[in-house]
Amino acid sequence: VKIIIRIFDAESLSTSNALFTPCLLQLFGNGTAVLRKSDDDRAPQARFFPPLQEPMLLPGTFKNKVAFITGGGTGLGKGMTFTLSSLGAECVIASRNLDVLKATAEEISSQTGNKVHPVQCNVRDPDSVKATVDQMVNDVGLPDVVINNAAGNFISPSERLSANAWKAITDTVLNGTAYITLDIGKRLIAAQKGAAFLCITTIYADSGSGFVMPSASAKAGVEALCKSLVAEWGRYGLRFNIIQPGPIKTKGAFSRLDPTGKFEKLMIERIPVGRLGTVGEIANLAAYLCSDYASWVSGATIKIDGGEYSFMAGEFNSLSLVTKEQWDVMEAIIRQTKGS
Ligand SMILES: CC/C=C\C/C=C\CC/C=C/C=C/C(=O)SCCNC(=O)CCNC(=O)[C@H](O)C(C)(C)COP(=O)(O)OP(=O)(O)OC[C@H]1O[C@@H](n2cnc3c(N)ncnc32)[C@H](O)[C@@H]1OP(=O)(O)O
Ligand SMILES: NC(=O)C1=CN([C@@H]2O[C@H](COP(=O)(O)OP(=O)(O)OC[C@H]3O[C@@H](n4cnc5c(N)ncnc54)[C@H](OP(=O)(O)O)[C@@H]3O)[C@@H](O)[C@H]2O)C=CC1
Repeated sequence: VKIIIRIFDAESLSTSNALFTPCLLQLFGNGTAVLRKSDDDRAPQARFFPPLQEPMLLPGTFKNKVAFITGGGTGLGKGMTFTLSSLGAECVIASRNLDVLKATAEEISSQTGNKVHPVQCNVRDPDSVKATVDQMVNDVGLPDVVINNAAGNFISPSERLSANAWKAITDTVLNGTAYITLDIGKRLIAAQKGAAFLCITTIYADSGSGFVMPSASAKAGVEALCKSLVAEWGRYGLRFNIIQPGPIKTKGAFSRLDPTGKFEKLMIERIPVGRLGTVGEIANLAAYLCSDYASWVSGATIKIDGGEYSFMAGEFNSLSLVTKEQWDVMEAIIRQTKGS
């Protein structure tokens, strides 16, 4: 890309990479004002990839099943709860903010006709997790589906992080997943009951990522936890899968990862499908992986990111920004080259 910029000059190339510095300047040019009004600009090719959001599985797929979803009151957790509930599940949603959970439970059950139980839980605290699981067992029994979705995250240069900032994120994401999985897993094993576990991680669990170092570390740990238990607990009737979402515009994520709203356009430019993902798309994949249609799926890690990870990984992928005329020039130069 550097060579191309030198040949054609940065001005003539409308590339997100070439314009990254001015974008960053714009980002901080607004002082402390929080710009949350950016449009979900779609690239033209997005018209080929319409998001179908309604539940895709057969009605009744989760009839007589109990699903436990951490962070089920907001964002992706709320979407997954809605889809599972629409398909017949009795859902238990757990997080810290009981008012939010109650409102979500009411909203979803009034639409689906199936019960949604809100239970307060701080996944960072094993005693709170135990009390939550006790309540679930008492109210609806042990779950058939467990979704570890609760998370904490924010962008920050790592040199600005305190030990407590690291702890807040890793306690929520990695320890929280471990406390939930160990507590429910042990009870399922004792009761000889099978279940499908799902963990929501992120595309940068594989690569790591600057500016979200605690989240990247914790999500990688969650994946190792899942993959370890695929092998160890299959014999007890437990299976484990992982979804790695790319960017989905939830308030929880975008207010902490794109606080000014200025990164969204850059993100969309590097997503080959040309748009952000939607909550309903994640929910349908989650429902499939937790359903009996996926009984033979254990140990799967599925990226759902419109191709963003592949785009960012490929050395030469930014060349998609080169115009036909620019290719004519470059091809001529390359063809003139003889020998080494
Ligand atoms: C540019 C790209 C944009 C978008 C990309 C989109 C997609 C790509 C992939 C995305 C992956 C997304 C992953 C996610 O996990 S999104 C989920 C986000 N949702 C949440 O985080 C919800 C829950 N979060 C919270 O409750 C809080 O944000 C927090 C901070 C995690 C926990 O709150 P709590 O009240 O428990 O903790 P505090 O006491 O406030 O803070 C603890 C500790 O951290 C320090 N801290 C807090 N904020 C910051 C900050 N912004 N910068 C630096 N440090 C911070 C705080 O000061 C405390 O430390 P001490 O002062 O005690 O030392
Ligand atoms: N949106 C995106 O672009 C992406 C999201 N993800 C992942 O998707 C999942 C959902 O994120 P999203 O919906 O976007 O964001 P949200 O902020 O809406 O969801 C996070 C949820 O976690 C709950 N939570 C946080 N801390 C705790 C805690 N200590 N105990 C119990 N619950 C807690 C929150 O509820 P409460 O505050 O009530 O506790 C909230 O409901 C996360 O795992 C995230 O990492 C991954 C990639 C991309």
